[in-house]
Amino acid sequence: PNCPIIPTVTPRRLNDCTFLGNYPFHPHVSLWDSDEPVSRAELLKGVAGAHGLLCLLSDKIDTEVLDAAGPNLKVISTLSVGFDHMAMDEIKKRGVRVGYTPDVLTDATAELTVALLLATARRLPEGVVEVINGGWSTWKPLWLCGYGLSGSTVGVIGLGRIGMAIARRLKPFGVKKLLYSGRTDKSYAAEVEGEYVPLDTLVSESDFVVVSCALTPDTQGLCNKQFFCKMKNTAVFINTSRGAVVNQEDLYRALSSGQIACAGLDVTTPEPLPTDHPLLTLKNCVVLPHIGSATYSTRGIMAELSANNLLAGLQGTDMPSELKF
Ligand SMILES: O=C(O)C(=O)CO
Repeated sequence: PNCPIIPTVTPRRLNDCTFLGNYPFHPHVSLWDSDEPVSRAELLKGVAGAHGLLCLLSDKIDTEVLDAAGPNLKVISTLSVGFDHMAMDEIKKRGVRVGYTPDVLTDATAELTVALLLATARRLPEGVVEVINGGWSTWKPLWLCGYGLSGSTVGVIGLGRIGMAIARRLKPFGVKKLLYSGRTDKSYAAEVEGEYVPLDTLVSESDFVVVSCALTPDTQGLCNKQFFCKMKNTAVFINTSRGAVVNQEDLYRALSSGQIACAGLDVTTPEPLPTDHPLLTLKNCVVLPHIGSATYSTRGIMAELSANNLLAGLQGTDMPSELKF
């Protein structure tokens, strides 16, 4: 299943079925069988009395949902590696276990980050539009020039699983220096000759700043006016983590004033970004619709893993990927 399934004791208005598989039990399942998100009202109604909940990162799992589920709820399995959409303190207080999908989306997300970085720095979307619009008059020496990775300094904010996979992929482009910052120095950074530096140093010395950290109270709004003011005028900013790490008003000002060269975002606040958002008026801002992990195989593996996490949680056995918090 690649959509939320809510095992329940009694039939609900979602599509009811029975989960058949090689398991010693066959839970009743209420399945939201659509790529569109389940409505809040339907979720609140459908989750009542459920023992388990499989959700997406677009489903806000807060006190209201937990209260609606009630005391039966034993496990929440999210089809994501990020868990900032869930009220973790409240979930912990209620003793509910949480499954998530780390590792399996690392390669796809790192790949997309590299694609977005190159597309932004080398102005691919602008170039495509010029070809379609007839703006391509002839070969001109400085037309659509951008920035290259060769000989550059790349700064990765958050050298975790995905940050490291991004660094591994960028190094062969001829990156001269790989800086990183975050909560701790990482021994595995040696593989990419990563240098642990304070955030200010990373921001001011990098030609490419790549955000790959989790959204936490510490990182919320981290990329703000002061942050962008420290960046080089020729620097490229890339964010594939969570939109709320960035203050978008400050980013807009940095991009429109020439404080920084360009930005590529796969994540925004809100999602979707309204089509009249000022960022979408800028040629030097490339915005993607949160597709970091969107390959067919990755999404299939995420779906399988999250279903197995859910079933293990229902049975009270070890989950393939349980979030320890
Ligand atoms: O899994 C996540 O947290 C994503 O952002 C999408 O894969």
